[in-house]
This record gives sequence, structure tokens and C-alpha cells, in this order.
Amino acid sequence: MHIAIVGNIGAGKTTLANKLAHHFHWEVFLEDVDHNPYLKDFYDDMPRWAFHLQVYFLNSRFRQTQRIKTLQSAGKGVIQDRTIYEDAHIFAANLHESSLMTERDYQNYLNLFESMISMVEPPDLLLYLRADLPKLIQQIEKRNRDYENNIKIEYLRNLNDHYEKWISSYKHGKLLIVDVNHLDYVQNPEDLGTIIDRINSTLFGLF
Ligand SMILES: Nc1ncnc2c1ncn2[C@@H]1O[C@H](COP(=O)(O)OP(=O)(O)O)[C@@H](O)[C@H]1O
Ligand SMILES: Nc1ncnc2c1ncn2[C@H]1C[C@H](O)[C@@H](COP(=O)(O)O)O1
Repeated sequence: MHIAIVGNIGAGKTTLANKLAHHFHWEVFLEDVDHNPYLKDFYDDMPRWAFHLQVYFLNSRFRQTQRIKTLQSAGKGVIQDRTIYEDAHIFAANLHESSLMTERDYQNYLNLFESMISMVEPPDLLLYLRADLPKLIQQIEKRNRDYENNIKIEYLRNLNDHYEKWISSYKHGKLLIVDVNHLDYVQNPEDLGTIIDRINSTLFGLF
């Protein structure tokens, strides 16, 4: 079983991924953020580092999908924090549309993505955490990563627009949309329970 959690920056993916992995006793696959050699530079100068960062994320995410495949073949359950689909359909697409990545770099990136995606298996469940801008901003501030302090509201809004468009056309498998605007699964166990019930219901038809 493979559940992938998707959503904008600060939506609560990592927090939920850890909680679900603990609940189901499954392995968790998180993003390569702390050791990412481009992320800080990217936030300082997006046009300069957009292509480098996208190639880095694409490769690290692809390697992750191959490790997930191996675990799944061994009958293990996996929770994944963010997917390779988001790199291309959300982040790279947004950078290109915002003129922060050149046409030449974007086409080069897309060709690479197309070569890789044929070897990627979609998750059994895609769990989209939908959050409005105030919630995202509040949680990005709460997390307080220094390089994210200057993220523009416009950037988050554009990403949210891309998420909504992508989710509305997602056809690779089961999809569960959870509105997290009024959920606090950090403080309230009932809120986590509600999400787990919805996952069980979508995946296994329980409840
Ligand atoms: N539903 C929630 N309610 C309250 N706080 C949350 C919730 N989800 C996440 N947080 C907090 O918001 C911050 C960002 O969450 P995180 O899981 O790192 O988001 P993401 O991985 O989507 O970027 C963390 O400090 C986390 O504890
Ligand atoms: N593909 C990406 N392009 C640009 N930025 C990205 C990409 N994937 C992740 N990120 C950024 C967004 C955040 O600053 C960190 C971690 O993501 P988070 O949603 O907080 O888990 O990396």
C-alpha cells in the first residue's frame, strides 16, 4: 500500500505523513529539504536557480519512487510526503508561467520528466491537503525556516491555483481531498482520527 500526501508549502504534509506512518506502522518517505544544495539559493534568486533546483528535486523524487517500488514489492506499506507529479505539474509549471524559468530550460526539464514518469507507478491513494492562504502563511511562520521567510503571497497563490487545476484532472488512481483549514491534527487526536477514517473508507471501504 502506498499513500502519497500532496499539497502546498506549509499545508501540513510532513506532520501528517509522520502521524500516519506511526498509526499504520508503515515506512515514511520525506522530502530532501535539509540537505538540498539549491533551496536557499533558489529563494534568494529564483530565475538563476530554478532549473538546477527542479533537476535536483526531480532526481531525488525519482530515486524515492524506485525505493518505494522495492518496498511495495516486499509487501510493505509506505507514506510519501510530496510526489514527483507536483514537481512538474505544480512547481516547474508555475516557474515557467511566471517567467522564472526560460522556455528552453522548461522544455529540457519536461523531456527529462517524461522519460522518468514512464517508470513511476502512481500511489494507491493520493491525499490532497487543501489549505487557504492564511492557513499556509500561519504554518510556514510557525515552522520558521529562515529561507522561507520571504516567500511572496503571490507565489503561494499561484501554487494553490496550480494544485486546484491539477487535482481536478487527476486520473491516476484514488483521490481523497482533505480541507485542513479548520483541522488541527497536531493538538486534536479526533481530527487525526477523522482523516484516518476517511483514508480507511476510501481505500478499504470501511465505515
Ligand atoms: N493541521 C494542522 N494544524 C495545526 N498545525 C499544523 C497542522 N499541520 C501542520 N501544522 C504545523 O504547521 C507547520 C508546517 O507543517 P508541515 O507538516 O511542515 O507542512 P508541509 O510539510 O506541508 O510543508 C508545522 O509547524 C506543523 O506542526
Ligand atoms: N519542485 C519544487 N520546486 C520548488 N520548490 C520546491 C519543490 N519541491 C519542494 N519545494 C520547496 C517548498 C518548500 O520550501 C520546501 C519543502 O516543501 P514543503 O511543502 O514545506 O514540504 O521545498
